[in-house]
Amino acid sequence: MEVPVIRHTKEPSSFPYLCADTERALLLLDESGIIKYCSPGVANCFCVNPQAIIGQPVTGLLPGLPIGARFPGFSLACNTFHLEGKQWLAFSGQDNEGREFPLKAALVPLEIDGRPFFLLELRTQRALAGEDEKLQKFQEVSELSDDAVAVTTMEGLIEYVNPAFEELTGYRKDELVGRTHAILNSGVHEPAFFLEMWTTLRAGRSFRGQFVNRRQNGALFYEDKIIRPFYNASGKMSHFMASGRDVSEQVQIMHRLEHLANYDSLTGLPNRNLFLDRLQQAEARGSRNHDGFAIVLLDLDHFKAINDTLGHAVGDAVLQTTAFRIRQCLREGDTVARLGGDEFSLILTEVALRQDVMKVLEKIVALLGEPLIMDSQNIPVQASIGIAIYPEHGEDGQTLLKHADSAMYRVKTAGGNDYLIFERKEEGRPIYSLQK
Ligand SMILES: Nc1nc2c(ncn2[C@@H]2O[C@H](COP(=O)(O)OP(=O)(O)OP(=O)(O)O)[C@@H](O)[C@H]2O)c(=O)[nH]1
Repeated sequence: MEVPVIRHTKEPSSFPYLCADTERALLLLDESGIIKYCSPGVANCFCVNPQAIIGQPVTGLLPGLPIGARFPGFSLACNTFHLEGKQWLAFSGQDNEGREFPLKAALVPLEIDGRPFFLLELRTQRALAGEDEKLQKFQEVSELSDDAVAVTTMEGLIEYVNPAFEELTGYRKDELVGRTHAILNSGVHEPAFFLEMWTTLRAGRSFRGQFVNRRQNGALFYEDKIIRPFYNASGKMSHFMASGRDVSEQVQIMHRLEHLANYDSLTGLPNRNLFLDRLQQAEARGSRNHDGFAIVLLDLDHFKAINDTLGHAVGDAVLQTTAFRIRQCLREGDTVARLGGDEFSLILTEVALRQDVMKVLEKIVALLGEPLIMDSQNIPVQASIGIAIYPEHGEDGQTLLKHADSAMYRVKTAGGNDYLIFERKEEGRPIYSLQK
C-alpha cells in the first residue's frame, strides 16, 4: 500500500504553532511512539498537563491503543492502522482518574525535515457522532452530484470525494483519500494564489477560483471551484467542502475569442486593439518610472502593386514575411502590431537615446530590403517609417501616434523607403526634418 506522507519542512518545535488554533485532539509522535507535541484538545480530553506527557511513550497516555508497545516505523504503523480513507480505529481511553471512555483514533505519517513522525488524531465517540452525522448526510447527497465534490480536513487532507470528482481527475477515491490536493497541482499557480485561498478559508469565508489542475493522466484542466468551510454540530469549523466543475472547454473558447479580439489572423501579430492597450501600458510606465519609449509607424510602399500584379496570395505572404522580419529586429519587451492593410506599428521600450531607436530602425530597413523571392521573382519590399519618442514628442499615446504618423506621411510624400524622427522645429508651428 502506498503511504500518504505529508512533507513539512518545519522543525517539530514549530508544530505547536501549526496546531495552536485547532481544538482538535492531536498528538505528534516520533517513530518510537514518543509524544513530541500535545494539542490543547488532548489536554482537555484527558485532563492532563501537556508538559507532563511530552517525552512520554504514547502507550502511557493511551494504554488501549492497539498498536503495541513500540513503533517500529511507518510500515507496521500503516498496516496496523488502515490509513486509506482515514479509518477511525475504536478503542477505550482513560482519564486521569481511571474512568474509561470510548475513543477513536486516526494516524497519518508525516515527514518533518526528512525525519518520520506520526500525527495521531483522537476523537471521543460523542464528538465523532455529531460531526459524522452531518458529514454523512452531505456525502450522501454529494454522491449524486454532477459537480466534483471533495471534503478535506482543516489540514487539507482529503477525507471524501464523490464519483464526479473521480471522473474529473482520473484518480480513484482510494488514491485520493488521506492525501492533499497537491496531487492535482499543475504548478501553474503562484504560491500567492494558495496563500490567498488558505487565508480566506481559515478566516471562515468561502473561496472561489479558477484552478488549473492536473489529471491522473497528466492533462491539465480548468476547474471552477468553490470551497466552503464546514461547521460541525457544535458550531466549530472542522472541514472544508470543495465543489467544482470542469470549465476547460469554456476557457478554451474564451481564449480563442480573446485571441481573435487581440491578434491579427494573417500575421499572428497583435492587432490595433492590443496595440492601443500596450501603448497605454508604456505610457503608464513612462510617467511612473520615466522610461523612454518610441512609437514607430511603418507603411509598405506600393503594396497595392504587389497585390495587383502578383495576386492577393503573394501579397499576403509579403505581409507575413514583413511581420516576421520586423519581429526579428526587436527585443522581447517591444511590440509590433499590424494596424490593418500594410500598416504596422511598433513600441520600442527602454530607449534612452535617439541613437538606440535609429539602430533598431537601421536593422529593420536592412532586413526588409533583403531579397524576397516568390514564384521565382524577387519582390521589392520597401516602407515609409515615422517615429515619435516619449516624452520628447508627446506625453500621451495619441499625441505620439499623431506625430509618428506625420513623420511617416512626410517620408511617404518624399518618395518612401526611408525613416524619419518627428521634429518640432518651432513652437506652435510643426515642421519636420530628416534626422538620419
Ligand atoms: N494581400 C493583402 N492585401 C491587403 C490586405 N489588407 C489590405 N490589403 C491591400 O493593401 C493595399 C493597401 O493600400 P495602400 O496603402 O494604398 O497601398 P500602397 O500601394 O502601399 O500605397 P502607398 O502606401 O501609398 O505606397 C490595398 O490594395 C488593400 O487591398 C491583406 O490582408 N492582404
